[in-house]
This record gives sequence, structure tokens and C-alpha cells, in this order.
Amino acid sequence: MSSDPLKVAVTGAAGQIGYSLLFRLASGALAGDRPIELRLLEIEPALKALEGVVMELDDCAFPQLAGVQIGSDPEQIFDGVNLALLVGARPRGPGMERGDLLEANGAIFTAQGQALNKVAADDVRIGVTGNPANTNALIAMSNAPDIPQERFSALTRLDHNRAISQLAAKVGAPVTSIKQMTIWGNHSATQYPDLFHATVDGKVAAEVVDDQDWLENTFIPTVAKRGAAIIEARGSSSAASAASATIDAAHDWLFGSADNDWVSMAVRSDGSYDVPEGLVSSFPVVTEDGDWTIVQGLGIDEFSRARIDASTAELAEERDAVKELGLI
Ligand SMILES: NC(=O)C1=CN([C@@H]2O[C@H](COP(=O)(O)OP(=O)(O)OC[C@H]3O[C@@H](n4cnc5c(N)ncnc54)[C@H](O)[C@@H]3O)[C@@H](O)[C@H]2O)C=CC1
Ligand SMILES: O=C([O-])CC(=O)C(=O)O
Repeated sequence: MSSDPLKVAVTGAAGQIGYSLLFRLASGALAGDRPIELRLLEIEPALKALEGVVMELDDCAFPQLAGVQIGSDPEQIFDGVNLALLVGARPRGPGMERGDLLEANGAIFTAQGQALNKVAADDVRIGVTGNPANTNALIAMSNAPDIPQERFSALTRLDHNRAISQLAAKVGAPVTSIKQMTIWGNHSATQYPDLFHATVDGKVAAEVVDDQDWLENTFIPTVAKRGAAIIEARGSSSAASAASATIDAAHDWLFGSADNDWVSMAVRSDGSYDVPEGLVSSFPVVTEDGDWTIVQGLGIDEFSRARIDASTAELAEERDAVKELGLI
């Protein structure tokens, strides 16, 4: 592995997710012993708060932290970055759906896509956490014509992790016994966490659970609406778990998913599983050395088909809405 510092940009770095994410990045959770250089983007009014966070990063004396740069100009902050974690966006409040944020956040991802297109390193990978994540990734991708489209992804790893944890609790097994979890579709209430291909100790999860009512009426809604439940309980949206999933996703993308397993990532559809080409939709993927491949050949029954179709129809509506706004 290269010993040059990995240059990682984080947007919205003074926000709630940033406050957890930066310390984990700097402590080696992403790249192990490889030095890391942080490039932190914020809006001007948040730069003072960000200076305070940087003081705290300094105070941790992390051996792997090779440098920190902060600023509000995306072209300056993204210059030469190998990985851009686009977190900064307005989060939703109680009673809002993530799709309500399309217009408020669309402009951010247009400008950031354009800046990445100009100045990022040739090997850049871009992970979008800010909501509505799938469509924000589509906007950034559409505004960065020189960056290969497979370099963009949106975060559904938090949903994936939530699904593993709910299933593990139901069957009384450790999370490590669960493999091949898939989140299909949008990072929204329409997402489809799939227990027909997931396994518990090598056995099909839906068969181990053997409770269609739980699968349909408890598991799926609990995973799909977990973000809202956390907002309701905490008064603000998931932050530490979102940071953790952001690192899991980036780690596996850059360094590879585990053997005999896969992960969920929202990536540009090539039409696999009849997901309309061009939508940024979540799929089961295997990753290696910064590349991902959609797992092929999974049988999709009628139950799963209807749910995948509902979520991708929502993504198509979001795409049409941002097209109408001139963002793509
Ligand atoms: N995909 C996922 O699984 C999850 C996504 N999220 C989303 O992540 C985003 C961030 O969440 P939090 O950190 O809790 O929000 P936050 O409000 O605490 O922080 C967001 C930060 O982004 C900054 N920001 C706004 N516009 C910016 C711009 N143009 N450039 C750079 N920074 C900018 C703000 O100043 C703020 O500091 C939200 O959109 C939230 O909905 C949250 C949890 C999970
Ligand atoms: O629900 C929200 O708005 C934050 C989020 O995306 C999540 O926790 O999954």
C-alpha cells in the first residue's frame, strides 16, 4: 500500500456527522496505518466552529494524521483529493421526508460536482452521505462529466448495517453470522431490505426467521424508518452511526469487501435487475481496489420485485424533479 497520505475531503465537516467522522478517519478506521490528510469544507459561517474541531483533532495527536486544511472554497479543498465524502447538506427535521430536501440541497451538489470535476485527483472516489443521498449523487455525477460515473456512490450502508443488526437480534445470532444482506433502491422509506438472499450461518435468512408477518410488518418498516425513529428519539438525525457507515462503505470500496460476502451501495444502474439505467440505486455489490461490481444472477420473486420497483419508481420521480429544476 502506498505510504503517501490519502487525501480525504469531508464536506459539512463542522456538522454532527463530521464530529464523529473526522476523529475516526484520523485514528485509522479508514486506512489503517496509511497517513491521511484531511480537507474540510464548510460554509463560511461554520468555519469558526470547524477551527475548534481542528483544535480537538490536534489535541488527539493522531499518528496517522498528516495534515488538515479547512476552507469554504470547494476548488481549493477538493484539489488533488483521492476520496471525497460529501456529507454537508441540510438534514431533515421531524415530519419531513428526505425527498423534501431535494431543492435545498441540489445546488450544493451541483457546485461540488463541478469543483471535483476540475480539481480532484485522477483516482478520486466520491461517496455521498448528505440527503437525499441517491439523487444528490446523481446531481454531483451529472455535473462532473470528466469523472467516470462509477466513481460516485450514495450511502445505503447505514441501512445495510441496521438490517444486519435487526436480523441478528431477531434470530439471536451475532452480527458476524449474517452475510449477503442487501438494501435495494433508495435511501428512503421505500428502500427494500432483502432477507431472501441474506444468510444466517449460511442458511437463507427468510427461512431461518420463518415469520413472513415479522419480515413484512416489522423488519422492513423498522429498517426503512429507522432514521425517522432516531430523529424522534434524539431530536436530531443519526450522526455517529451515519459516520460509522460512511467509513465502512469507503473502507470496503477502497480496500475490498470480505470474501464470500457483499455490501450494499447505491451506484449508477446499468439496468441490472431491471432497475432503470442511470438511476443511482442501491444494489448488492462486491468491491475490490476501488471498483465495485453488481452481484448478478439473484432470483427476484414477486414480493421482492414489487418492492424494488416501488423504490426505483421513487428514484425516477426524484430524477425528474431535479431535471425540472435544471440541476442535471
Ligand atoms: N445517507 C445516510 O445514511 C445518512 C445521511 N444523513 C444526512 O447527512 C447530512 C448531514 O447530517 P448532519 O451532519 O447531521 O447535519 P448537520 O446540520 O449537523 O451538518 C451539516 C453541515 O453541512 C454544512 N454545509 C451546508 N452546506 C454546505 C456546503 N455547501 N458545503 C459544505 N458544508 C455545508 C453545514 O454548515 C453543517 O455544518 C444530512 O443531509 C443528513 O440528512 C444523515 C444520516 C444518515
Ligand atoms: O433519516 C434521516 O434523515 C437521516 C438518515 O438518512 C438516516 O438516519 O438514515
